[in-house]
Parts: sequence; C-alpha cells; structure tokens
Amino acid sequence: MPSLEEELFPSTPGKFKIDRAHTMNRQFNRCFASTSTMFLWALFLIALTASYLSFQSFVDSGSRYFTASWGGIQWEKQIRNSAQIHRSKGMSVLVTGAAGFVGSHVSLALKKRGDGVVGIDNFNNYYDPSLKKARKSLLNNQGIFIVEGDINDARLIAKLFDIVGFTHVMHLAAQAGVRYAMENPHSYVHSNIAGLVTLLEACKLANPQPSVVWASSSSVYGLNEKVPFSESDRTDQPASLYAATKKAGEEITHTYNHIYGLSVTGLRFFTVYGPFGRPDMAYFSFTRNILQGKPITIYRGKNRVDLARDFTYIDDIVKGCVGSLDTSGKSTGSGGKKRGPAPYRIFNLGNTSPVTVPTLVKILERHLRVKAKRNIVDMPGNGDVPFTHANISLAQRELGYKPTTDLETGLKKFVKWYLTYYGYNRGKAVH
Ligand SMILES: O=C(O)[C@H]1O[C@H](OP(=O)(O)OP(=O)(O)OC[C@H]2O[C@@H](n3ccc(=O)[nH]c3=O)[C@H](O)[C@@H]2O)[C@H](O)[C@@H](O)[C@H]1O
Repeated sequence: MPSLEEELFPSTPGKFKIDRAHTMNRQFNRCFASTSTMFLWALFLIALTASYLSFQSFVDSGSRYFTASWGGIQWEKQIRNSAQIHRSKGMSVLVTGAAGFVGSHVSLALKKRGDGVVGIDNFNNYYDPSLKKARKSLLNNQGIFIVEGDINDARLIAKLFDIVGFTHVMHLAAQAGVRYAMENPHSYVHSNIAGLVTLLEACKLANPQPSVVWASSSSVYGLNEKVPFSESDRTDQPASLYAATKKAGEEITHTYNHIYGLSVTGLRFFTVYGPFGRPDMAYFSFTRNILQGKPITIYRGKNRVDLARDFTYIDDIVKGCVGSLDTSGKSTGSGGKKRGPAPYRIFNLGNTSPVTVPTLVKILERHLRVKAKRNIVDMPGNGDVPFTHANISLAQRELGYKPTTDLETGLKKFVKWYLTYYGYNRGKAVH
C-alpha cells in the first residue's frame, strides 16, 4: 500500500514531480515568505499612517485648542441676530465675560434698551460654572448669544469682528479675586494681561475701531492711605498680584490709546455685590456658611482695626458702565493706524460710604435671621488692603453716575435672590 508520501509524491517518473513539487514548495515558501513580508510591510505602513494621522490631529487640535466649539453658518447667524440694534443711534457691543457677574447684568441692561449685544465667555471653573450657565440662559432668553471662547483666542476675536462691526467693547472678562492670586498667579497674567492684549490687538485692527470700556479695580490704590481714593492718587503700590495686573491693564490700555487712537475708559470697581454675584466674595460665602451653620472667618486689620469696603451695588455699577459706553467718544484709528487723539479716561465707580466687615455680617444676620458663627483672625499677608473708599465726583460729573443703593438695601435684595435661587432649605444649599 503506497504510503501517503508516495501517493502524494509517486516514485516514477515522479522525480520530476518531486522536484517540481519541491520547486513549487520552495516557490510557495518564497511566495508565502514574500507575502508575509508584504503583509508585515503593509501592517507597518498602516501603523505608520495611523500614527501620522493621529499625530496630525493632535497637532491640529493643539493649534485649534481654542476654536473647537465655534464656527459655522448657524453660529454666525446667531451672532448677527444677537448684534442687531433695535433703537435709533444704538450701539453694537461685544461684552467679554458676559456670563460673569457684572457682564451678565450689563448685557441685559444694554439689550433691554435696544442695543445689540454679543457675549463671549470661557466658562472657566474659578467658581461654580453652573451659575455662569444659569446667567447664560437668562441672557439667551433675552436674545443675547454668548460665544463660548477665550479672549486669548486671537482667531476667534478677529472672526467676531469680521462678522460684526462692533461700535463698542465692554471688556469685563478677567481673573478676579484678590487672595486667589497667591494660589494661581499665572491665571491672572493669562486673563488680565495676555488676554487683554489679544483683545486690544483685535480692537486696534478693526475697521472702524470700537470704543473700549473695561474693568479695572479699586485694588489699584493698594497701600494708598489718602482717603477717599481719587483717580489722581498714586497707584504704584499694589498689595496683590491681582491689583498689579489691573494696574498693568491701565498702562497697557494707555499705550493702545496713545499709539493706535483707541478710545479707552477704565472703570475702577469698588467691591461689587448683588444678585447673581460671585460665590468667592465675602458677602456671598458668608451667606452660604451662615445658612449652613458653618463658621465664617472675619479678617481684622492691624491694631484690631476692622477692615472696611466701599461695597457697591450691581445696579449702580451697571449704570456707571452704560454711562461710560454712552460717553466714551470715538476711536480715531483704523486698521492699526492712529488718525488723531482719542479719549483716555479712568473713573472710580464706588458707593462713597465704606462699611466694616463685621457690620456687613450683622446686616446679613438680620436679613437671614440666622446668627453667624464668627471666627475672627488677624488679616494674613494675603494681598488684602485694610479699607477702600471711593471719591466719585469725576464719574458724577462726566457720566452722571450717582449710586442710590446702600448696603442694607442691596444685601436685602441679594438675600432674597439667594434664597430663591438656592432654595430656602438652609442647611442643604448645594453650590
Ligand atoms: O474692589 C475691587 O476691585 C475688588 O473687590 C473684591 O475684592 P474684596 O474687596 O477683597 O472683596 P471680598 O473678597 O468680598 O472681601 C471683602 C472684605 O471681606 C474680607 N474677608 C474676605 C473673605 C473672608 O473669608 N473673610 C473676610 O473677612 C476681606 O478681607 C475684605 O475686607 C473682588 O473680589 C475683587 O475681584 C475686586 O473686584
């Protein structure tokens, strides 16, 4: 019985066959070997292509870091609609930080009187972004569109100016907070300096150039002891990096006014408070802690002197902002070239009646009907200043600015809002 081998490879004239089979086998092996090599090569090429493509997309997404969430016909349409002016001689305003405390209130006020408003906000998580989203919904309901993006994104800002010929920019986007600057100094440089310059570059190149009104801060007075603080007082002794970046902003805007003819108004806000405020600020966090039965820390100055602030109610600040936009005067440059001198102004927007922090707490206790658990400590070296007090005569004269809400009344409105927004369930307020 032929073996299996013989069957497959018979002996006569099988040599040839055998040879042929061998040859075929060799060819097959060679062919198989070359196929598998080819296969390996193909695999290698596929892997190479895949890694190249993913590297490209990484590079691409890196370069488009800021732009991922904007663009498109629908997006542009929303911007155009939002910017539409509905009153004669109205303005179209780009509001930066529109989902922020002051930004949202100013946007609503402008829209209400028929101005066009487009917001921009990066919705960062310095404090609870859900509050920013809630402000955004409020604005959306009034027909105001907020672009989700960063003022450091030059392409985005340029695009916004391409779509709308903004007459004014209300620049309120910033890294706020005095004490947080010790924790995260770079975020102040990123927003308050780099972001400001990016925005001013776009304003400088816009044709026509918009008039710029922006938020400086009472903190620029730093260790100034002359009271009340006037715009002409010295501002070269900042006590915090926050203050230093705001002071730098004043110098930077001055150069854009000087070289490019941008109309600039800087507003030194004095501890603004009110409904939809900032949870990081004392009046807000005290309210939360008092309601939750948690202790509050009250800083005390040198020689046991109470700290005091010229607390200013949001509605008064909004009037000051709108008054500044209305009186800003035109920029003179176009396409980056100055054609003549343009206004450069700085105003205090305060309340002119400082109140101590312990008094603030007493008012809150009264409105909340809950006793605070006080933890009084000496003011740490954290950038705080002992007091602020605004002289507002310049703003009064030039803007018709006249604050009308005292701290008692303003805090009552704040507490009412707080309890409505977070609920009356004191201990369980979630934020
Ligand atoms: O006018 C401004 O330009 C700035 O105003 C605001 O700064 P401030 O005046 O420091 O407000 P805020 O933090 O509410 O502290 C108020 C008081 O409470 C004291 N304070 C604070 C916290 C605490 O736990 N305990 C305490 O005693 C504290 O020592 C202080 O005496 C803005 O945050 C800032 O972004 C900027 O806009």
